[in-house]
Amino acid sequence: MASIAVSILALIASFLGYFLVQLRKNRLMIRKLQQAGLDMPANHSFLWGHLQQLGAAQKIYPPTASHDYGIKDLAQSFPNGMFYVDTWPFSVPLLIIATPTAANALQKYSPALMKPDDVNGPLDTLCAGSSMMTMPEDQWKQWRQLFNPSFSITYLTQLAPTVAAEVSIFCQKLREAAKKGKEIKLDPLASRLTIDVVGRISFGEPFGHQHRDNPIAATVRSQARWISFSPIVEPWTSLNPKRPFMNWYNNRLFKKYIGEVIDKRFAEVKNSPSSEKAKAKALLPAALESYISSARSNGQSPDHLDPKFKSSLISNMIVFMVAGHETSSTTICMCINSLARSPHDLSRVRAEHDAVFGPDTSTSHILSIVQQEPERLNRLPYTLAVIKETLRLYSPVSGIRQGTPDLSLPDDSGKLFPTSGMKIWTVHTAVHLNKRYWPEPEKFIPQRWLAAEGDSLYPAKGSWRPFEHGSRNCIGQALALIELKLVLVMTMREFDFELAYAEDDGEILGTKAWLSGNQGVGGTPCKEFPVKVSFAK
Ligand code: HEM
Repeated sequence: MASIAVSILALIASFLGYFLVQLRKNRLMIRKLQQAGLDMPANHSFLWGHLQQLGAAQKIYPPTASHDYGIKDLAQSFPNGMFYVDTWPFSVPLLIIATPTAANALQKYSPALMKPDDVNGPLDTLCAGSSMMTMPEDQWKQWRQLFNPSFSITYLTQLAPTVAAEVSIFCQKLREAAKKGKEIKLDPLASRLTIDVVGRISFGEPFGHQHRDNPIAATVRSQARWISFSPIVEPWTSLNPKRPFMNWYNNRLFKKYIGEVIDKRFAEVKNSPSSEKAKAKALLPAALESYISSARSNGQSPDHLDPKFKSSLISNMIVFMVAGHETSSTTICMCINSLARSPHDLSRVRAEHDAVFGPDTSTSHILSIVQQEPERLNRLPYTLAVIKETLRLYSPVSGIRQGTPDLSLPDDSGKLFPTSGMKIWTVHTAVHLNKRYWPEPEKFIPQRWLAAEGDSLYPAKGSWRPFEHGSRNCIGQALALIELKLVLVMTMREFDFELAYAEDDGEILGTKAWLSGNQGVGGTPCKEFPVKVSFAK
């Protein structure tokens, strides 16, 4: 008995010792930077680091609001756009980027820079293994090259009618809601749509999640609920004894469901005529064709898939589902929010749709035009301006990288900030609302995107980065823009949307539909975006 007590005491003592050593190490690292005159919030405390300052910045917002809002406010005190915050024990200290100067400099190192281990770990759990999001540069490069053709503008333009067909199912759901006149949550509907679109481009076959639960999509959603990026921030998920079992179980489901599709597709692709192979394809057949042709060119007969290749393919199929659905459904909701709040912009968007697609607003008419001439989607400058301005104000995700001893980044004055031992966090909301770069940053002004170079509204280079820049940017951005344009073209003239938040729901940037940061991998619309849909008058 006594020996158990001694062991427990020894365990507690070593945990305490480790805690104190780490506390000292992190606090001293910050003190050194402070002595070097580098920017950070005042009154750094040895006990609390900057947690009190962060807490105070976030306190003015509703409890579930994305932390990007508090960081954006803190950034106002650092006009040169960079500062450190000490958040230990939640994380190693953070170097916050709120300026395009440093974000552009960072992007040059981006292919080699990894995400921090405590971000990569949960992402790997989510994707049942290492995916493009977490792979080191050499592996990432091979997969990215393999998938790039499936995101070419030419291929995606050909795919626009298929995307439009998925959007028409979404419109049918809205019609049913408008007939009932009841309030609905729009985000779950938009999320099912975006899952179907990304499922189609990934697997090359209909997903049907808008009609009934697709097992792959349901597993992605479940696994996203059962990952945790920090035991301190999300203790209930992190320490829940059910979590390891759910992660393991979902992993098995992924291997079964996606494995079966891969095996079926592999058999088809192996036997398909070679003329088929030159065209851009959905991601899965494209990857399988490349595998088969490289095996053949090495004189091998590709009868079976190498288990390692198959496992990486499964993880990459999952990462497309993860990265491509919530980001896009959030943006659909936020675009609808932007237009519901701005009647002037709504009428300009409607007039543009009338001019490009004619006065017939029916889904069947728009579908037939998109089938015959998908390039018309390139003639919607005002709609695109609305989408870009919405993404500026409501960026669903940011970029995070692990700093290295040889990397220092410049702020707007040219002062260099070391990154060793830090996480580098490019906070898109802070860059996008930085008043040095954006006149009236908190206002929704789509005209910024139509302004000529030299005009005060003309956006500065690198100051808009919802999809990030550089070689490790968002591979799916062209698809997201096509999808968003189609949603707006097919809904804005047929429906009116009225926000259905409660009187006492809090506001951020003048709207109750702000981004919440407590679920999923990025920001999602607060309360799943409740609206009343009616037929447009
Ligand atoms: C509005 C919608 C979207 C936004 C705002 C968005 C944003 C981003 C951002 C900021 C990154 C870079 C993350 C980082 O560097 O840490 C990224 C990467 C990525 N996105 Fe998107 N995304 C969107 C839609 C999509 C779609 C539709 C797909 C898939 C079809 C997709 C697939 C990916 C993938 C696979 C990566 C990792 C790329 C790589 O590491 O090479 N995204 N996205």
